Amino acid sequence: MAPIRSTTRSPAVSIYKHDAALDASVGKDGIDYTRVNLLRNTAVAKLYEDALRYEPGTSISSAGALVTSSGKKTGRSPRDKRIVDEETTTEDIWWGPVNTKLSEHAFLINHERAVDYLNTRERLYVFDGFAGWDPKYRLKIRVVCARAYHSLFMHNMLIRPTEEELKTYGEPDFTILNAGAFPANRYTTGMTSSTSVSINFKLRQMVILGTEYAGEMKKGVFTIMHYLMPKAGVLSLHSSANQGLQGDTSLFFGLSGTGKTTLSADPARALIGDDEHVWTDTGVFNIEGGCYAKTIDLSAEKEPEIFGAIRFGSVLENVVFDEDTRIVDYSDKSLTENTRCAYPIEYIPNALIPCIGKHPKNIVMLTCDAQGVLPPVSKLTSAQAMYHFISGYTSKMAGTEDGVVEPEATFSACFGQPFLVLHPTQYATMLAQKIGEHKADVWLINTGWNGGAYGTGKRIALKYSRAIVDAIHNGELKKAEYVTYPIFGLEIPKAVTGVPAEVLNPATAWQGTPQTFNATVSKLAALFNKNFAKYADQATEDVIAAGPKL
Ligand SMILES: Nc1ncnc2c1ncn2[C@@H]1O[C@H](COP(=O)(O)OP(=O)(O)O)[C@@H](O)[C@H]1O
Ligand SMILES: C=C(OP(=O)(O)O)C(=O)O
Ligand SMILES: [Ca+2]
Ligand SMILES: [Mn+2]
Repeated sequence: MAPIRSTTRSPAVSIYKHDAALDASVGKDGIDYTRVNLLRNTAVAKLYEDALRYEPGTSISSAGALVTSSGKKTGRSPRDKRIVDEETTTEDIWWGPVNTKLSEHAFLINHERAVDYLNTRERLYVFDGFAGWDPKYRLKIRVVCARAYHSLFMHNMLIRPTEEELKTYGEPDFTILNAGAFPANRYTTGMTSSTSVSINFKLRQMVILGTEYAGEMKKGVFTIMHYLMPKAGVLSLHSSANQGLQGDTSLFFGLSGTGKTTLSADPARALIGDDEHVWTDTGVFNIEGGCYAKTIDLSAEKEPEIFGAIRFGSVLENVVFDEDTRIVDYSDKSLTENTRCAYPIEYIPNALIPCIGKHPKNIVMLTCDAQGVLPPVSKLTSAQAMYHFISGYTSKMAGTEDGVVEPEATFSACFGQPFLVLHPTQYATMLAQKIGEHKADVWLINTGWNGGAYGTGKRIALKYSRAIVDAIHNGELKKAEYVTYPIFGLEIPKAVTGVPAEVLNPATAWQGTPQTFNATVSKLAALFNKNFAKYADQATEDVIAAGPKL
């Protein structure tokens, strides 16, 4: 039976209407879908109004973006992530460093806690959207939350349904209950703090408690896809993607803060997506409908596409602005270094819609080396590509995870270890097969330190990384002359247009003594070897041999 919704009418039209499309969900997951003040796929302007009215710390920036506060948590909380151990997942999941088991019962306690919290709010927001541009692999994702900010964030990040698709939406494939303002009960078995992000694949639900960092939702969707896509025979990728005028696709793998979003926003190329993709038998599709850019030190000069995407409808998180002018100070790190903006992909001028590209021609692995000893660019053999993909050497960047305050060297398998659900070699095997089949060229780009380690050297200029990417795309690097970088055995080009030659080789770029340089190279090589030892029993001889030799 359709309930009647009543509300105080504004002089315009009533904004609260009963939505027959939700009737099918009534009684399914504990959420009261029949209530008054349930706002489903609400207009952006209405979400602005609600966020401004009800959520402290919300403002409008001079550019028209919604400035929001995510509260205490301003980055992901990987240590509080859980996956429910049940019969469908127990044999498949890579339990261990990333995926911690949660019992079905403990999940239900968290779930009930979220449901009770959400049902007792004055207003409840539901956003029904899609993950995956390819209809064959598309998932229907429902987000139920108590904050207009969170609903707008996922409106931007998921693929937005048409009015028709919304009417016939039916039951979601996966539901995210975001009760982030409410803590988890620390006495619930398996909880180690009052923050909890848990996924139940059997019930197809994700529950968030004790963190309002919106990135948990988009990376939660990615985690779900990282499980379901390989099971469907296609490869999920923690990468951005763009396409040249000839239709040539490039992928940019990289952990948070290494440059996926920045380097994929390229005026000469069409943007497919900035963070999460899937490589199928027909090409590459984006999982998302939006981008989530880091805004620390953002400037219109250096990153015009991203700067221009910050306008009405965009969600700016944890930034500081001038009280009088409402102009955002992107250099201000006082709330966090992980300041962010979420915007619909079409806010980037040359976005490719639908966000689907051809098989990749170039694959870039972005590493942010805080030691300053990996070359700004090297060309990888297929064995080296596998070695570096499995190793995933890079840095965790300040603010991206709870507790990270400066670049922290890490081996993040597949350049996205926090989001892996299966063992890294499963993704790596699929990648090797696809690279072989489509003959893609693979490059390692260090967007991190040059001339010295973090503290003494400096981060390589963005203009140099862009020049390197251009040289890959215009074919210059494929024809370049190379020298072999000792110990790592990497092939470094002798010259790249727009990049000083001494910068290209870490040995000539180094500002310290040759002794400190050699010691740093050896130290890093040893770390690589130590890390790879855990995969050695599953890797082929040529891949093992592609690592550094001390
Ligand atoms: N050489 C460089 N290459 C890429 N990004 C750089 C470079 N130097 C500084 N940056 C900055 O580092 C950040 C990269 O973040 P982002 O592109 O959002 O990473 P990701 O999308 O991989 O999380 C941006 O703030 C960018 O301005
Ligand atoms: C949202 C995130 O993604 P990325 O930094 O890779 O864009 C994150 O790591 O929290
Ligand atoms: Ca920046
Ligand atoms: Mn990004």
